[in-house]
Amino acid sequence: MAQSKEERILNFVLQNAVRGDPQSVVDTIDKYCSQKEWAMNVGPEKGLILDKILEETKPSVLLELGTYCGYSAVRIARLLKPSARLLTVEFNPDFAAIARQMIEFAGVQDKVKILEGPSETIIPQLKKKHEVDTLDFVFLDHWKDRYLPDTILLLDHGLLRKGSVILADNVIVPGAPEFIKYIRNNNRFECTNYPSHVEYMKVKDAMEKAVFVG
Ligand SMILES: O=C(CSCCNC(=O)c1cc(-c2ccc(F)cc2)cc(O)c1O)c1ccc(O)c(O)c1
Ligand SMILES: [Mg+2]
Repeated sequence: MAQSKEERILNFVLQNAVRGDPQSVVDTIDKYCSQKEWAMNVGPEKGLILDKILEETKPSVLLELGTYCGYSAVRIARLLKPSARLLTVEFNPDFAAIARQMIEFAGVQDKVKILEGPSETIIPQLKKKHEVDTLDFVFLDHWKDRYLPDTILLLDHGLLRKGSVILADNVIVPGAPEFIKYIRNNNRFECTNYPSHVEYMKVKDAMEKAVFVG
């Protein structure tokens, strides 16, 4: 069976990165995806914006929607304090299997838990099944037309508290227009736009930060 692109990315990391060193895993994925095969990781430029917002927020309980190969899960986990926990949701079982190996190789498996399944099913289970009270930080990087319905699900299930940060990737390309319209016109959120580019490309993209004011 021919290898998938995601398997090729994982194998390149297993052969070229340093086991237990999350920075080397992040750098090795970026090297492969900028030189050999493009892939939908948040990437180095938007990754620095993510890093900065994480360092400002210092979150303890985090949710990521859209694990893919685990690039942003490793990138986020490398900055978390020892007691912090990241729950990351992936719909595609093949992607989840790749991400699990990527996260273990990077040595951040104690901070990251992959939840396989559709976000609309998993979000309502977070409190009872995954012992979440409220979320300090949410990274949206899954299907762009799920950003808005899943944000509303987070609100409806009492998962946001005053100061919770939602950071959304790709608000220009592929774009999340309904999410942007809603969040910028909702006075319960304070929004900031971070212009950038699509990972590994010169095409303009942006991330949007929305802080819940309670
Ligand atoms: O791919 C998905 C959906 S989840 C990933 C969402 N993310 C994106 O789509 C995404 C896309 C782009 C991007 C794409 C083409 C461009 F020309 C430019 C940019 C960039 C990003 O940063 C992204 O995050 C999936 C799920 C379940 C499955 O079974 C399955 O086969 C596939
Ligand atoms: Mg993305």
